[in-house]
Amino acid sequence: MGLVKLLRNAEVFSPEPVGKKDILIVGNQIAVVESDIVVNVPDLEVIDASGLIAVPGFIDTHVHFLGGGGEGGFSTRTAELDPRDCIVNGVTTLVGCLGTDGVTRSLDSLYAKAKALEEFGLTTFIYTGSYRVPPVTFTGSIQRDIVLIDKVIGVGEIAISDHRSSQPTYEEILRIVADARVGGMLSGKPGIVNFHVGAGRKGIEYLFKIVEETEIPITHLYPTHMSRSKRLFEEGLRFCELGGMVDVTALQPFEREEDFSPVDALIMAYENGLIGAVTISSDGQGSLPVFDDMGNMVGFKVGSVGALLHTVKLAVEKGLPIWQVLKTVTINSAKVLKLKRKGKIEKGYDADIILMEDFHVKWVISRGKPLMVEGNVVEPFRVM
Ligand SMILES: CC(C)C[C@H](NC(=O)C[C@H](N)C(=O)O)C(=O)O
Ligand SMILES: [Zn+2]
Ligand SMILES: [Zn+2]
Repeated sequence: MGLVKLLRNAEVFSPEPVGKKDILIVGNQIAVVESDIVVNVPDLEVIDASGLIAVPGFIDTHVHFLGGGGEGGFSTRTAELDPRDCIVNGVTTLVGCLGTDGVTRSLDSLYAKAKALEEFGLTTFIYTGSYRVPPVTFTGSIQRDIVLIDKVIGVGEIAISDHRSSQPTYEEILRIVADARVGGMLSGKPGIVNFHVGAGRKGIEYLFKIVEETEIPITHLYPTHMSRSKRLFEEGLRFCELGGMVDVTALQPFEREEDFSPVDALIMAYENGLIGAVTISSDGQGSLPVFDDMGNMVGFKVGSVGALLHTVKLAVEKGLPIWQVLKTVTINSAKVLKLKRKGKIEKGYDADIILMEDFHVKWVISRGKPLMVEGNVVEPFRVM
């Protein structure tokens, strides 16, 4: 596998459309994006991308690496993530979290799984904590976790406005955000708090209060599941107008579009000129439980990282410009995570590139390494 690769004649979305270009990859970086690149080095690997579009590798900011669930008892715990599911769906960067179950799912295992996904060739980060407040931590302190553990980039998913939350007070939430901010400053990380926003009436009221009453920049507040209802998403757009960013959970490949779907949310954001402030994440391997009005779980499905590609495809089919939709899983996500070299097909960026045709992924290159070649996942270890 050569150090220098040349993708020929792809229709490039960087995610802005830049037309038919060659892409020169040197090591794990993109070196040149130009027409008709001429390069002669020994063992140059040329990949013919004619007829394919090239888009930046997808960034999924909320994935249950270990699985999650449990809201209906032990047998409803969900399975852990298979990295092949990321590759076939073009996800090359992902952030792991714990969820409702912060008892039988441990941060140690989350860290180990994040390292395993890296060994498979993906780029991973994790949130410390889980739904509960005070959050579970590695070291007993949010700041120490963020400063001392390389993969920890923030805290999440902290549940608010949900019958499964720990009913945290405003002060408890404020302290978590303050600690995440300073931990991020000390370590050059985003120091964000990924909030699980439930269906509760108070929505993201706490987040608006923090913005109004404190000096903490809005960029540390990153609420997810914001397309859970139209009302909540409209609240989310108000949050974006203040300079915030919100995350919507993708439509799972098995889900029907309900009365308000993530695609409706993307259309509403686009029409309000705010699609640059919205990301999509998959909630992959998390449980998607349904409760009766007594709060008993009556059924659940399991999220899939493939929901990102599925939702992008649906939004484009609904008429949104492809590059506007691509922003929500590339540069917008990189902005939230403060990943300076991710999310674009441009010189100096990590060579995370998907080649696809009609949203069928054909090639996946992650930090310059092919993880999928002509539709086939490259297995790093021979499974005997
Ligand atoms: C957005 C909706 C549909 C799904 C959402 N999933 C989680 O929060 C993850 C889950 N609880 C787990 O820990 O595995 C939910 O339950 O509200
Ligand atoms: Zn959640
Ligand atoms: Zn989740």
